[in-house]
Amino acid sequence: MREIQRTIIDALGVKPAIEPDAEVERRVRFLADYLGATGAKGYVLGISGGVDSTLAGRLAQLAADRVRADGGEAVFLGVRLPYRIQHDEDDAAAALDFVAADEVVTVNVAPGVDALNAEIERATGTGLTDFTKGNAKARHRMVTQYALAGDRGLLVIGSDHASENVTGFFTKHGDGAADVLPLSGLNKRQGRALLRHLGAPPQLWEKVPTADLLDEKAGQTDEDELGLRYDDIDDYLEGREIPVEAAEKIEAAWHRNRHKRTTPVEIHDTWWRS
Ligand SMILES: Nc1ncnc2c1ncn2[C@@H]1O[C@H](COP(=O)(O)OP(=O)(O)OC[C@H]2O[C@@H]([n+]3cccc(C(=O)O)c3)[C@H](O)[C@@H]2O)[C@@H](O)[C@H]1O
Ligand SMILES: Nc1ncnc2c1ncn2[C@@H]1O[C@H](COP(=O)(O)OP(=O)(O)OP(=O)(O)O)[C@@H](O)[C@H]1O
Ligand SMILES: [Mg+2]
Repeated sequence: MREIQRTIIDALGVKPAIEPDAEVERRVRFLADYLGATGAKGYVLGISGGVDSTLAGRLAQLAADRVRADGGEAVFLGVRLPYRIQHDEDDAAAALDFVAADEVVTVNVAPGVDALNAEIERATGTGLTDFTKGNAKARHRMVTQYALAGDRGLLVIGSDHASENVTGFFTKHGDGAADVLPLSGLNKRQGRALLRHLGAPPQLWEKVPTADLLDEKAGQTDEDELGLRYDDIDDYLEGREIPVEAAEKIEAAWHRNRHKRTTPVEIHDTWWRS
């Protein structure tokens, strides 16, 4: 194995193989125990129809069910957060069905994002690029989830996992901002395996990952944008050998996006000098 590969695997805590039953139990227990330790009233998460939020949402609902069965108080709030009309709305509906959240609300992020864009255009003479507007959509989803959490005493779940974290493929302070990460240490195929184990329909656990942030390329696949295949990322994180070009791409992204895995850089920090 490459030396840096070992370092990355250890830092992200990925196992070469998992046992779905035990992994589900460990993660549900973590979410339930954390509520007990903090006194928070439950969890909130945006449900997109993608693999990650379907899995994290179902685990959160199972945790809320468990806390209530033990006599506690807990609720899971699922949030639909489309930008206008989502092109894969049928997958989002299937995900909501499967997650079976205690409560669901829909907040369209388009009015907020479009107002920001219009105001920036008025102030500077130039609107946002499609790329930066995409990150603004992710941040607007974050603002919405924290607003709902704040008034209800809930904690915000993040859907980040090892196969996204390794390349920094998330919006800083957007979908990267959360209170609790129940999928940490899992790669993409392990996440799919847990979702399948939990009884999700193939439409959900087989779904092709998309950040779906661009107006001009609705549903662009993560793999197209990254120039990497999840199979290679997942193999790499399981300690397998992958084509050198792909390994080097992963390692360059890992290094380039270090700033996303830490608190804001301070004067006494030295990690960025190497
Ligand atoms: N060296 C450095 N030290 C400290 N801060 C640094 C920095 N370099 C950039 N920054 C800051 O970070 C910002 C750039 O980061 P960011 O805004 O995240 O932007 P960026 O990393 O350029 O873009 C986010 C990427 O994540 C993808 N994404 C986003 C959301 C969801 C998903 C998904 O999988 O569903 C994927 C998205 O498609 C895009 O490729 C800069 O504007 C700057 O403020
Ligand atoms: N249209 C949306 N509605 C609600 N939440 C969303 C939407 N788009 C993104 N999100 C939130 O942002 C998170 C990050 O998106 P990401 O695409 O990485 O995950 P996903 O859509 O759940 O899974 P996948 O990576 O398989 O597409 C989601 O898990 C979800 O919580
Ligand atoms: Mg997605």
